Amino acid sequence: MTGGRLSRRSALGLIGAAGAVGVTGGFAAGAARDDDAEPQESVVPFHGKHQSGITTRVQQHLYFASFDMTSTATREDLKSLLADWTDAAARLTQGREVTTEGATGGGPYKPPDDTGEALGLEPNALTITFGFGPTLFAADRFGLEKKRPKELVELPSFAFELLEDRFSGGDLCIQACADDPQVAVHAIRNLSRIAFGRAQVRWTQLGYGRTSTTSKSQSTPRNLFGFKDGTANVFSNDDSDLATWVWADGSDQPWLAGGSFLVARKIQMLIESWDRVRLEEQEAIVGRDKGRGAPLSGGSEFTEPDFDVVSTAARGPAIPMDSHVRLAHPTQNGGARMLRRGYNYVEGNNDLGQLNAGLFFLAFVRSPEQFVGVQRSLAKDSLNEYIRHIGSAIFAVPGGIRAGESIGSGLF
Ligand SMILES: C=CC1=C(C)c2cc3[nH]c(cc4nc(cc5[nH]c(cc1n2)c(C)c5CCC(=O)O)C(CCC(=O)O)=C4C)c(C)c3C=C
Ligand SMILES: [Fe+2]
Repeated sequence: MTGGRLSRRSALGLIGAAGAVGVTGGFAAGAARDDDAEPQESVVPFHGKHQSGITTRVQQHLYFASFDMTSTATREDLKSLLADWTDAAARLTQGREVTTEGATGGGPYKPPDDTGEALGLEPNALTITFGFGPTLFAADRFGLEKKRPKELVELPSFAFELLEDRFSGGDLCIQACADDPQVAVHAIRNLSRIAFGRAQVRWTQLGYGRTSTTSKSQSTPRNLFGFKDGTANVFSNDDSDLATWVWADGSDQPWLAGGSFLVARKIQMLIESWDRVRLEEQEAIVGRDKGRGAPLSGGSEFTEPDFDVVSTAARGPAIPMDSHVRLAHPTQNGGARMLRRGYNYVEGNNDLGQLNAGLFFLAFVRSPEQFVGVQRSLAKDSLNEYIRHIGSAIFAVPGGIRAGESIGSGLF
């Protein structure tokens, strides 16, 4: 990361961007077949038709922040904050410091503009994705009532959830993903500083390991229950699926065209209970084989599950009626799919020595109904004995940003 200009290796990444990548949030550097082998200096274009960080190859780390506007903030404050965030995010994602003066160029007599912990680090495929929560559009706040997408309302209650305010809601969100956690943390830290006096952090979430993939050329990672997660995702190369299930068309609110809705759920996983479950039962709960990730109806990882196959050993359906994969599958949910982009988290231990750990579930959907329908189906999921939803938020994610524009400029 540099003050005014890119390092040599980063610049090479950008040349790759111009030559090999369009404007839809692809990766700039190299043409590696296995996305996991992408070089760390890769730069993801910030400007484009869609915001980056959605179909972008899923980076290894996440730092997510939800913000509330301060009680005294005005419409002008919101507008200027979004403009300042846009400028800063455009710089940070390209491997630059947050301003030209940066961490050391502003002289000895004022605090540095940039906090400095990413100095010397490559861009690490940093993406910064912005979203707006329902409360931002409330009457008597910023005059945005008429700009609220009809579907941007708080999520309904679901069976078994034990939501806590301290992990839920927010006027605004920023998702920072990168292949180095320090780069993602640096981005959120500096964007939070810029917000001072206008918005404050409500809650944050650090995710240390991806639990999804947006392309089959990227290996499928594992969640903390040890299962491959992200096998049946909406993939970045399927424009038809993306148009149907991820991108908003702007017919409701033009500023949302090319955007999406982001559902965030903090899901605690009861690791110690799960670890005492027999392998056969773990697989029956998920509906897939633990080693290869293949559906219990047979085949390999990417074979479509066949819910009609009967198992003599199980004396019933090979993929049990209350298994996670059966209940989450599009055939059980009016065809609904979602682009999942979640991360594992581990936050120490509780008083009993049990892990505070789980899945920070993130899904991008064209309509929140896609998530709501699937989550309602999951009321019968046998996985519920081993998980608890403890945080929840929904955000409208505006479409991509053109050079010279600010995020959410269509709101004003
Ligand atoms: C409401 C949406 C979902 C929540 C919440 C959710 C939580 C959750 N999931 C796992 C583990 C796995 N999920 C898998 C597949 C899968 N999950 C959802 C949705 C939610 N999961 C969908 C739509 C799918 C795909 C279904 C399909 O089309 O086949 C899998 C299998 C591998 C895969 O396809 O990704 C696993 C494993 C956990 C542990 C969890 C909560 C902590
Ligand atoms: Fe799932």
